[in-house]
Parts: sequence; structure tokens; C-alpha cells
Amino acid sequence: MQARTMPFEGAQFPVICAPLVARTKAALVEETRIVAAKKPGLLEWRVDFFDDIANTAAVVDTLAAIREACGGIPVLFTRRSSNEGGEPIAIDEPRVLVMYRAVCESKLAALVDYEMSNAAADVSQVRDMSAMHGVKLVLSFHDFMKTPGAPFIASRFALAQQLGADVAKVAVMPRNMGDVLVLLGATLQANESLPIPVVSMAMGGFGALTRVCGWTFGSAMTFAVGQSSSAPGQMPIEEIEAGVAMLRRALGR
Ligand SMILES: O=C1C[C@@](O)(C(=O)O)C[C@@H](O)[C@@H]1O
Repeated sequence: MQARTMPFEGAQFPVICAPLVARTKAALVEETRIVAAKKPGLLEWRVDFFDDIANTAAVVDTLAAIREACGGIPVLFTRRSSNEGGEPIAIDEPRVLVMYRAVCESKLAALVDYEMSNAAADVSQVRDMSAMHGVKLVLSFHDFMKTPGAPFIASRFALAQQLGADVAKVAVMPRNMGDVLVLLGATLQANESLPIPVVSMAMGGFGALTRVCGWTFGSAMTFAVGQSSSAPGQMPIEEIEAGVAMLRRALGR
């Protein structure tokens, strides 16, 4: 089945997404300029790295500065929960929701990412607030310790869709190449059975190849390093571009 593209204007298949992980507004603007010059299809602001995350006005102001510096590249706004591999942050979940609401209202981000394991009421709030402002929602699941079995991975992709996601995303940590096959197989199956784009990656060294070839199994996006990495196994944008181009030629796609 034809894979679905990410839901924003101008999205390629696959989208190459570069994380922004600087801790201050000035450093983020600088990082944005450097990373945007490499022309990824999407920038992910990992706000859990931001020193001033407790100040919602500063978050929106910094997002505006990122947008000014990014040369029109759309932004994915992500607070990665420390339960799923993110940085520890100084605010509790109700204040995280206040921040997501302000970001959605600002319409500065094309997409927001929220973990599907959060409280159902919180997921539903993020779904409603993003939809209200035309912001697309990625519902994600991460296991930084292991690769769950194929039925569980399938259930995470399906749950994201049931909860109203525009994109379903799963990241796992493989302990061997068999785990990598499990992730790729589950991705292929989810892409064939779900009506929304799916995104997946296996992290670390074993999983690195999924960042180059995951799209051939249906993953609509891959994360690559512009300046700094946000997860183990990410490779530089240039290398991912070259690898994707090589496979494209070989596959005639
Ligand atoms: O969820 C993901 C995927 C990721 O963990 C990766 O492995 O590339 C990197 C994160 O920044 C992003 O939010």
C-alpha cells in the first residue's frame, strides 16, 4: 500500500526532521539558523531541553523567534516526557497542558507531539486544543529500554489512531537485529492497516538502519542531526539524505 505523507504543506516522503535542543532563546535561534541551512523538511523543538520551560510566555516568544530564523521550515513542538526518554522538567502536567494550549493558540507550530501514555483526559485535551487551531497531532510511544513484541507495537499504532492522532509514532530500543525486524514488520503492517501516517524508529546502533530505510516499510518521517542529536542512533542530515537517495534510485521510487 502507498505510504501516507506527513500532514503539513510541502511534506516530502519521507520527511527528514531535525531536532533543536539548545537551552536558551539565543542558543536556539543560532541552532535554528545552522540547522535550517541544511534544509530538513521539519524542525522539532524539544522544549524539555529549554531552561525557561516554566514560563509559557517565554516558550511562545522563543517559538516565534525560531519561526523567524527557520526560513519557512515547519516546526514540530515536543515536550518529551521524562517517563519516555525526555529531560526532567520543572513543571507538572497541568502546566504542560497550559503550555501546549498557548502554543496551539499561537499557530506557530504545524504539529505538536504528545505521548499517548499520558492521562486519557490530558490526551483528549491536547487533541481538542490542537484541532481547534488547525495544529496536527502526533501521538507517540517510546521505549528506551527494549523492543516490545509486535502485537504491543501494533496496539500503540492503533491506539494513537483511536485517540484521534493525525500521526502515530513509535520509537523502541532494540537489543539485537531481531528486534529491528520486529519494529520494521510492525511498521509495515500499521501502514497497511491504518488510515493515518505512521512514523517509527529503532534507536541506538542496532536500529540505525531504520533511520535510513524505515520509509521503505512505511515510516513517513525520520529524525536526523542538524547540530545536536536528541536520541541515540540519529545520523547527520547529509548522511540520511544520501542514504535515502541511494535507496530511492535502487528501488525506483
Ligand atoms: O520521538 C522522537 C524520536 C526520537 O526519539 C528518535 O529516536 O529519533 C527523537 C525525539 O526527538 C523525537 O521526539
